[in-house]
Amino acid sequence: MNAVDKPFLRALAGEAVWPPPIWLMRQAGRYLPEYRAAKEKAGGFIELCLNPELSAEVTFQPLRRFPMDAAILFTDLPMLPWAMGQPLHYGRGGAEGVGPILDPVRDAAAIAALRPEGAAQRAAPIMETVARIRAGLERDHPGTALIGFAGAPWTVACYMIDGRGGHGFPEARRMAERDPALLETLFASLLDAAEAYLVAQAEAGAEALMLFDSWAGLLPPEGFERWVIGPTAALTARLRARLGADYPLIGFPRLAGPGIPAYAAAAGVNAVGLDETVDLRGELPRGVTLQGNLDARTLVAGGEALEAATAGILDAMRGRPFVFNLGHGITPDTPIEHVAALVRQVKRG
Ligand SMILES: Cc1c2[nH]c(c1CCC(=O)O)Cc1[nH]c(c(CCC(=O)O)c1C)Cc1[nH]c(c(CCC(=O)O)c1C)Cc1[nH]c(c(C)c1CCC(=O)O)C2
Repeated sequence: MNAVDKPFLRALAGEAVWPPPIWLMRQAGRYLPEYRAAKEKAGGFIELCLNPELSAEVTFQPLRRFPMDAAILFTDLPMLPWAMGQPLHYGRGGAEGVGPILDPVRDAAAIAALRPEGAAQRAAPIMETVARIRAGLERDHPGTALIGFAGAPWTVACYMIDGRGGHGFPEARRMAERDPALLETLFASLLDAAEAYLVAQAEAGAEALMLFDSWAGLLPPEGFERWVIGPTAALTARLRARLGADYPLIGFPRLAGPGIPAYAAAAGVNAVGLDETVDLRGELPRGVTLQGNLDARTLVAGGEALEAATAGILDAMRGRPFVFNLGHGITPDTPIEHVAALVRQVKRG
């Protein structure tokens, strides 16, 4: 299929494609037995992320079960700080459910020791994964588009500064309040690295890029402008300068509620991902494609609750440029049959 004919890319370009294209955040992951087997074969989670053959395999796994309109590069958000030289590991021996743990970066010396200029090179295995996925899609799933991704600057900074999630990132928020000049130096490094990392993904074959700002909702309004909208706009401007003005970019300012209209207007993205707390029956930004926002818990529940919630989203979005997705990632307890039922319903429109 000609790239411009892929339904997902048409929707990102502003067309009200119907039925809407669908993919699901974390569509590759622990709810699939074949994912768990591949991770075991790789010998751990970081090992999986750095193994192009197995990362590509894991990306294809959900596509063999469900007719998704997009695949997302299989890697993890802290691989960018890792590529900048920050040591990373995953809990005790890669134990399940333990998130990423980084050696915290909290002072000028630690920030100066980062190596943004080497990030794309150190991430070369990830670029090989991108190329393998794209080749496999063209061969076996020609209507499916490939999304590359990185964390948005604020969310990556949260992990870099606190060193781990799960506690509301008190150190990152403290730095934003008490030492914004120091945080600016970290953002400068991060912008250089993220630009190189994302441009390399696009050059390796990614057809759209998504910026995950999972912790955008932690900031007060001025902080949201300064640390979420500002740096995202700077990054998207750099990406457009390198990749062309029309290159599709998706932003996901999770739990940003009242900040979403300003984000949609100023962040420089074609599409905005909405989390499950956004009411689609309310006032929504115009001029961008929307993506979301089924509650991942409703997908676990299944049955009539899932059917009703899905119908509600379809009714609210009919006639608009829209991509069906969850409001956050699929959880490991999700029954595979519920995912199949959801995709069937969305494909009926
Ligand atoms: C904040 C964040 C991270 N990673 C990511 C984000 C942004 C989106 C979000 O808010 O969820 C993004 C991400 N992480 C992963 C992907 C792969 C692609 C896909 O969505 O299918 C993507 C796009 C794989 C992963 N990333 C992780 C797993 C689970 C690892 C395992 O197999 O044990 C996967 C498949 C680990 C991870 N990685 C991260 C956490 C907090 C955790 C632990 C929670 C968990 O275990 O689910 C950081």
